Amino acid sequence: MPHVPPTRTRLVVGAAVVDDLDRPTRLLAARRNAPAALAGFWEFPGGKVDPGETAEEALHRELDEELGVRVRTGEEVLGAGCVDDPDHGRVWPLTGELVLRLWLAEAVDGTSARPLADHDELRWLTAHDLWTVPWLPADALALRRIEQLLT
Ligand SMILES: Nc1nc2c([nH]c(=O)n2[C@H]2C[C@H](O)[C@@H](COP(=O)(O)OP(=O)(O)OP(=O)(O)O)O2)c(=O)[nH]1
Repeated sequence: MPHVPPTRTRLVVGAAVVDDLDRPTRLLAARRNAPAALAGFWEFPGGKVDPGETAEEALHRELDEELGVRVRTGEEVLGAGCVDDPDHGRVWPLTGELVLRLWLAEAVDGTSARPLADHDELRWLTAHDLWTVPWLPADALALRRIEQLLT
């Protein structure tokens, strides 16, 4: 029997940036401007973890690069739709080999988010208007969990 190596996944980290970690009422959505296949879709700011980086380091780096914000992270967002990944623990499956870990986060130090890289628009969404933008399809299940957290 030929040896078939296990499929390895690539970790993407994302932030569900909210207005207030203690009482979240709005979520920050970001519209991608690249690559062409993803442009126009909305997502959680974040990106792939680089070799040698921890998930937490990658999250802070991506938020600084993409939004110019420093954040305090809250609980990891987990819920129905998460799966067990041998390398990365509980994750939200994305497409292909990509898997997502997602944390609640809040901007600190008076920093406010602006689209610096990868996005051309940001929008604060309440639970009521969460679905008014076209999200990347793979984000739907995580968004259902966040919808429950927004008051
Ligand atoms: N950041 C982010 N990526 C998502 C989400 N949902 C989703 O399917 N993805 C996909 C889109 C991309 O294929 C991939 C993340 O790649 P990325 O392009 O943001 O990563 P990156 O900034 O590190 O860029 P690069 O190294 O590939 O140039 O995960 C989401 O909510 N946030």
